[in-house]
This record gives sequence, C-alpha cells and structure tokens, in this order.
Amino acid sequence: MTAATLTLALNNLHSKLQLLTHAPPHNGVIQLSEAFTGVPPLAWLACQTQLPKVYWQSRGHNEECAAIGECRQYVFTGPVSPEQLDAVYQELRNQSHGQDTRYYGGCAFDLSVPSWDDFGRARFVLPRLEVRRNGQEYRLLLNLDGLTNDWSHELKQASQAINQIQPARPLPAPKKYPLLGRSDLPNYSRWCELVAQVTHPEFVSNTPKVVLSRISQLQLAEAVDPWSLLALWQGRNPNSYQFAFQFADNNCFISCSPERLFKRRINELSTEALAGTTTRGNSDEEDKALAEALLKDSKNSHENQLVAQHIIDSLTPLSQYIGADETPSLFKLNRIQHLHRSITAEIKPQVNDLQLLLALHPTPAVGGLPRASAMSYIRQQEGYRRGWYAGACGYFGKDHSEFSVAIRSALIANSKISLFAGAGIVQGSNADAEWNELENKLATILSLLLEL
Ligand SMILES: C=C(O[C@@H]1C=C(C(=O)O)C=C[C@H]1O)C(=O)O
Ligand SMILES: [Mg+2]
Repeated sequence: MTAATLTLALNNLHSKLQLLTHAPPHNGVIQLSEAFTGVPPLAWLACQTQLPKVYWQSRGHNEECAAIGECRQYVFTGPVSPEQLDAVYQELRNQSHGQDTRYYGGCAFDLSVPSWDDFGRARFVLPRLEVRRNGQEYRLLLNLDGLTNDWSHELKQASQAINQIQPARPLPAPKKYPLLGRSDLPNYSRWCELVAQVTHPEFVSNTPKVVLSRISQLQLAEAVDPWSLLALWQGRNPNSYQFAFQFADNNCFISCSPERLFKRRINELSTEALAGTTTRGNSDEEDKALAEALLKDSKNSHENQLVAQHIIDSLTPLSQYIGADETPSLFKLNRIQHLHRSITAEIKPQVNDLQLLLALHPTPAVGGLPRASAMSYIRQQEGYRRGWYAGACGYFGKDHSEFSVAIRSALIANSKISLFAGAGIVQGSNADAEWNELENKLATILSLLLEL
C-alpha cells in the first residue's frame, strides 16, 4: 500500500474525528495517527500560522519533528520546585495510556530566577498536531484531551487545527543582513574582571569551574526569518541537534547544539561530557595539529574531566550500571572542535525522566562545579538573564526521551537577534583566550547572518 499524501492524511484524520463524536474512548490523551508520504518538516513548519511551533531534529538526523498548536500546555512562569515539576510529570505519564505521546519543551538554565517573557522557567507542550519523521517514515499525529469536560469543544478545536494547516512552500533563499549595531554583555573589560575573580586561587579552591557567558545583541536592518536561518545552520553542523521553540509572534528561540543532555531508550541512557575547545585548522595538517594540542592541553582536559566526573557521580545513585570513556576523543564542528567523552548507563527501573533531567541539568559544561556555588556566582555577577540559553530542551515520551543542552542558540525578535556563548573558566584560564573562545563559538552563526 502506498502512503497517503499530506492532504489525504489530513482528510483521514478528519474522518477518524467524526467517529469520536459521542464520547472520548478513555480519560486520557487520545492520539490519532496517519502514515503519509512526508513533507520537509522545517519548511512546512515555517508556513504554519498556529502557535506554539516546535521543531526538533536529533543529532544524526534520524528523528525529526515539526509540531503546532496545543492540546495541553504546562507553563511555569514563577518559582518552581522539583516537587511541582514532578506532580505535573506524573500527571502526563498517567494520561499517555501507552500511546506514543510526547511533551516537547524545556527548562531555563536557572530555575530559581525569572526567565524570558513568553517562555517561562519551564514549559512543556503536548502539541495539537505533529509531523514526525523516523528515518524515512512519516506520520501525522493529532492529540485530543479526553479529560476535558467539553468534548464537543475539544473536537471542534481539533478540526479547526486541521483546517488551518497551510501547504508547505520552500524556505526563503539565504541572505545576509546589514548590521546596524552590536552590544556585548558582559563587555570585554567586565569579562576580564570576572575571569580574574573566578581564577583567583582562593576562589578556585572552593569553586574549581564556573562557565561564564555573554549575550551579544545584534540590531539588523531587516527582520530575520528564524526557520531559514536554522536550516542554514543545520547545513553547517549536521552532527548537532537542531531545535526551535516559538510561543509568541516574533519571538523564536533556535539552537544548533552539539551537546546531548541525555537520550533514553527504555532504560538505556546515553549522555556525555562535551567541554574543552579549540578552533578548526585551515588545512588538514593544521587541523590535526590543533586537535593534538587540544587532546594534550591540561586546562582543556581539566574542563572536560570535571564534567565527566560530575555526571558519573550524579547518575550513579540512579543507575544499575554506568560506563564512561576513559580518555576524551574529538568532536568536530564547522569552526571549532571539542573534547568529548561518552557516558552510558542502565537506569534503575523506578527512575523517571524528570529525575534524570534534574540530576543532570545544569551540568558543569554550562554551569560549573560545585553546582550551587557556580550558579550563585553566575546569578550575581554575569549581569544578564540567560533564560533558555544553556537550558535543557527536548521531549519526554514513553519509551524514548531526549534532551539537548541549549547552547549555540539565538533568540530572534524581528530584526533583533541575541546570540549566546559561554566558556568554562578553570585554573589556568586566560581572559583573552576565553574571550576568543566565545567569538569562535559564534563564528558559524555570524558568518550566516552577516557579510564578513
Ligand atoms: C557554554 C558553551 O559551551 C560549553 C563550553 C565549552 C568550553 O568551555 O570549552 C565547550 C562546550 C560546552 O560545554 C556555549 O557554547 O555557550
Ligand atoms: Mg573552554
């Protein structure tokens, strides 16, 4: 049997909805699914008019999802405790009734401080409609809330969502934008002060690592299309995650992050320590020399080792078994290369995704060590709100869950784009070299946006 086109799949969903007119089959989420021939998910999503919009592509490109609208949404704008998150998480689990439902979303870098408007400190969406690709197979999914006390309204909403689907058009051609202004916070001189403070021997003896970061706000001459920009970014770093969250008009968070927070398949967990950075060479020879120097460098090895050890310590109480690469290998990106250690674990049967998320996030790759003192320093000294930058973004599902660390990311509001970059500061860090590391981490996105 050949799979249906998108139009046919939408019609089939409509027909399935008609069969549910009288009552929901059970008191949970009801998921309708149709196989179809597929559409390019990012281009399709760019054309949709319903919010929120969520895009997710796994590292390795095997899984991709474009989702729109909401069947349910959980937003925490104020202070949120692990207990509150757990209560919501348990509710979601109980409603899935064995179906392949996914809650997409994320949490801010620091749950204890205000996040960005429109995003919240933590936010998870069960989308109304999803295009999901697994390898070459596409499915169109529709979620319905069977717990509602107005089922006919729920059906009407779902049917409207189907009717409002727009056909996919190709993404606008890539273009460069004239730069009207740029501001960095912290600026270079403040950065030097901060690095001096956190590398002071007395400070280091209590807090061996703090990941300091910077927001670079660019004012461009025209509005940026987040979807085209993400597609370009994806082309440059295919071995990264790509994701986007848009909850309000003209405010979209995109990321092309190399870093996995965790991936769970039933009880098999994969995570990693990605920390330690150098540039790429202009020739194979130079690239190899830079790689070898990175592998030998004690400051970079220390950055990576602290992350690996902390992840192992945090996961040990939650795992039956845990294993990690003893020595780092290289993770190469378009303009930089990192040190990387894989960590795998078999988690204990009663351990859930929320426990994993809270145990791991934020890792010392983006926060520091010990977590509490590094976070407290960042909160007091960094001077801007990180919001979802360096937060955890991804999805919770039944058998599969995956989260990435939202670095190499940008917040786009029309012609204003905020870029973020951080660097792990440890004993032996030099302010100039770390400032250059920030620049190197922005090199790919800047080369896509600006005529350089
Ligand atoms: C914090 C960022 O990256 C992190 C810091 C790194 C480092 O200092 O070497 C490397 C990878 C990430 O763990 C970022 O890109 O914003
Ligand atoms: Mg570094």
